[in-house]
Amino acid sequence: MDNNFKYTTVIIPAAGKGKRMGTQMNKQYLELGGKPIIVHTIEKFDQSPRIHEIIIVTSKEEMEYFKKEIVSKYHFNKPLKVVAGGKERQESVYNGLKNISPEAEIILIHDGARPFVSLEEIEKSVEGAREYGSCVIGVRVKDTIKICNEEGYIESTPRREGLWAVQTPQSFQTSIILEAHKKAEEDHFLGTDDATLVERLGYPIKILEGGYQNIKITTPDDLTIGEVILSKRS
Ligand SMILES: Nc1ccn([C@@H]2O[C@H](COP(=O)(O)OP(=O)(O)OP(=O)(O)O)[C@@H](O)[C@H]2O)c(=O)n1
Ligand SMILES: C[C@](O)(CO)[C@H](O)COP(=O)(O)O
Repeated sequence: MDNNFKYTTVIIPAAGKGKRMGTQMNKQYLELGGKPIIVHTIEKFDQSPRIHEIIIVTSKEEMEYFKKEIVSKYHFNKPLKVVAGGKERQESVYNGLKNISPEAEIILIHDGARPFVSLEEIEKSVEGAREYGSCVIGVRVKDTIKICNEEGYIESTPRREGLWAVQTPQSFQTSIILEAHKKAEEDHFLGTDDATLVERLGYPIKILEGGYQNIKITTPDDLTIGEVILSKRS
């Protein structure tokens, strides 16, 4: 028996509408290098030896399409569940959490729309959750950031040294992320990422340096950048 073994589940929220992409088809089914974006994302976790279970969260309306066009057509090796999401990303993740295997000790949460996550970032995330309890992958901000008021005037300029743009995976020991989502629901608190829910409970969260290529495909420009990243990698 490997004493270091920890059953690890990844939850992939993919139940968004992709409004900022502005296409008819949900952005996660758009192709990059001849393959749907969501397939690139799932493949990374399917290939990682650190992941034991994959939970995909899709919208109720797209679930059958997802099973027929993605799960049946592409061959994934790991146990894979498809569950229904909610109106907000946070609700989708919580629905994923309600369906994890009882064995799961570590949970990674990764946007379906971030297809360029690397195996090293996945490995780092699992190790980080084991060591620190909670961790997120991020990159140092390169631009100067301004805080502006509602009228569009600059109010202040935070020191760039401490500023990070956070990405996913965001990774946690199971009990921590379950407690954080439960409490957020009770308090009607809505955050734009999972770490925010853990921060409000006072748990420490380690930031782990990732790469600038782990972009979230959000607007049409990101598809162009995505094709360049893929061509550089092949
Ligand atoms: N109710 C929601 C909203 C978002 N997501 C997922 O969360 C990830 C990050 O969200 P984002 O990139 O903002 O996707 P969308 O919400 O689809 O985009 P938009 O805000 O432009 O509609 C995506 O993989 C998206 O599918 C989700 O599972 N459930
Ligand atoms: C979780 C996330 O990808 C971290 O950068 C981001 O907060 C998702 O935000 P969105 O509003 O759903 O794009």
